[in-house]
Parts: sequence; C-alpha cells; structure tokens
Amino acid sequence: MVALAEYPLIAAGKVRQLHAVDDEHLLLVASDRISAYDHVLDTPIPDKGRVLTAMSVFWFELLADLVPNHLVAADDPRIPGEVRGRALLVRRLDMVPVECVARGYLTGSGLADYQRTGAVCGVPLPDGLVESAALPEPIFTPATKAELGAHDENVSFAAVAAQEGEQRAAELRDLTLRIYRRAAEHARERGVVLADTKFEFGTGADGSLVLGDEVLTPDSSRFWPADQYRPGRVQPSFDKQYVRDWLTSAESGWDRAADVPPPPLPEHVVAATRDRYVEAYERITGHRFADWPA
Ligand SMILES: N#Cc1c(N)ncnc1-c1cnn(CCN2CCOCC2)c1
Repeated sequence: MVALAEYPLIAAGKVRQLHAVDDEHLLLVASDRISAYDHVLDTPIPDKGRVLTAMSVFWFELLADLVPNHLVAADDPRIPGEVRGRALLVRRLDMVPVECVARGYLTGSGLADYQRTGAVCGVPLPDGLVESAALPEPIFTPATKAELGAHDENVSFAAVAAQEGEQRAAELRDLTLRIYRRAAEHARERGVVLADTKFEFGTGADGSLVLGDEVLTPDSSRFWPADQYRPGRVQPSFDKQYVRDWLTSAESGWDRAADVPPPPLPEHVVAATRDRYVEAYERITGHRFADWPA
C-alpha cells in the first residue's frame, strides 16, 4: 500500500487536498477539519471527511444518468490506508474555471446582491424577497474562484459566455440546474432543504462535461432542516448550527468581529456535530454510515 506522502500535493483548499497519483488519476482527500465564520477551526470533527466522501459517492451514483463524473474508485489499492474512506481516486480532467452555483433560495451573497441590485448574477428577481425566500425557480449564479480565504466573486452568465463561449456556458447552466433540481427533490423528500450548491466541471478527452470535485455535500451546499424552514430569517444550518451557536455564545468567549481565531470546540459540540453529519448522510442516502468502508 502506498503512503499518501508519495502522491505529490497539487492543490489544497481549507479542508481538502488534491494529490497526483499518475498521469490519468488524482486523489481527492477530505479532512475532518470544519470551517465556520471564514475560519478553519482547530478542533476536528471525527468522521467528517468520511461522511462527506461517502455523500459525494452516493450523489455521483444517483446522478450518473444525468451527467458523467470523475469518480474512479472509493476503495482501491492506490488509496493509502491512512485516508481510506475519506479519499476518492478520480480521473484527471481539464477543469472549467467556473464555480457553477445553483440557488433555489435567496441567502448569503445571493441575498446581498439582490438587496443591492434587485438581481443575482444579472438574473432579475421579483421585488419583496426576504432572507431565505424560495425563488420562483432555481437560478444559475456562477462565480469565479477566489484565492484561498477570499470569497468567490459572483459573475453574470454573459461573463461566463465571454470566457467559455455561448454554447459551453449554456451547457454549464442547464446541466447545473438539472442536477440541482434532481438533488433538491431527492433531499426534500427526506426532510432536507437543499438551498444552494456549487458544482465544478471538467472535460475529458472527448471535450464533454464531466462532474468533478465533491458534490452536494454540506461543505459545497447549504442544507437546512425542512421542518424548521421559515422564510424571513437566517435558517439553521443542518450540520454547522451547533458550532455556530457555541462560537457566538458567551460561553466561547470569542468575539467574531475581532480578527482572532475561534477557540477550540467543547467535546459536546464536537459530538453533536459529528452526529449531524452522520444523520444528514443516513437521511439522504438511506444507507447506514457504519457500513461505509473503515
Ligand atoms: N476534482 C477535481 C479535479 C480533477 N478531477 N481533475 C483535475 N483537476 C481537478 C481539480 C483541481 N482543483 N480542483 C478544485 C477543487 N480542489 C479540491 C481539493 O482542494 C483544492 C481544490 C479540482
């Protein structure tokens, strides 16, 4: 079995890394790190990397009739034992430099753009929409990837068309929205609102679009508990609310406005957060997390 250190690191995000395996394959590794309020916390959440990896595998398989994907294997001798269960062997693609975001609800940077301009990424919306409002229909709100730590920049469809060509831009939009609709319906039937999500696509040898990166995880999407959905307020995050509530409570002693790193999380917040990731996985997939490879 190869050690992870033998696979050169070629890209790293806040909580994930991408290593080169050979000319054709990469290893996408998810850590147990969690970010909140734009900080990567010191305290890991046990099994977070494994749950989110298992979730991507579920969605790749559920969506395979809609879109090909880069997944080669989740269990393979080329995957080092130290990351087994939280690493995916994937096909090397030529990535399209567009963050393909679909929104079914108005929150975060989409709400901020709407409040400033009445539109999101140049898509006009009806007047009077409030925080977390359901949109009349899901919209494609692309962004360009920012440097590590900065927020992606929302861009118009026209900007994507100027960069990628009109036909490819329309393909990215249509595919993004079709995948979102399918996933949002599946999640909603299981008590989870998929408010928005971000896809990354690449192209293979024949030039057609292939779904890459992680897909429809709580890190690439906003998951809300459906039974608590109330437009007009910021919704509780399905997975991160315990962390957010503790960090903003007097007990943590943390001042979010001061540019200081958050304190370590107490064990009860870590345990409750791990349970929420497992619950999200088991609800959405119908599989027991205990059955995911060790
Ligand atoms: N997936 C994938 C993939 C692929 N299949 N082929 C070629 N390149 C990429 C790739 C390169 N960077 N990113 C952005 C997502 N990264 C995740 C890890 O952490 C860093 C950011 C994707």
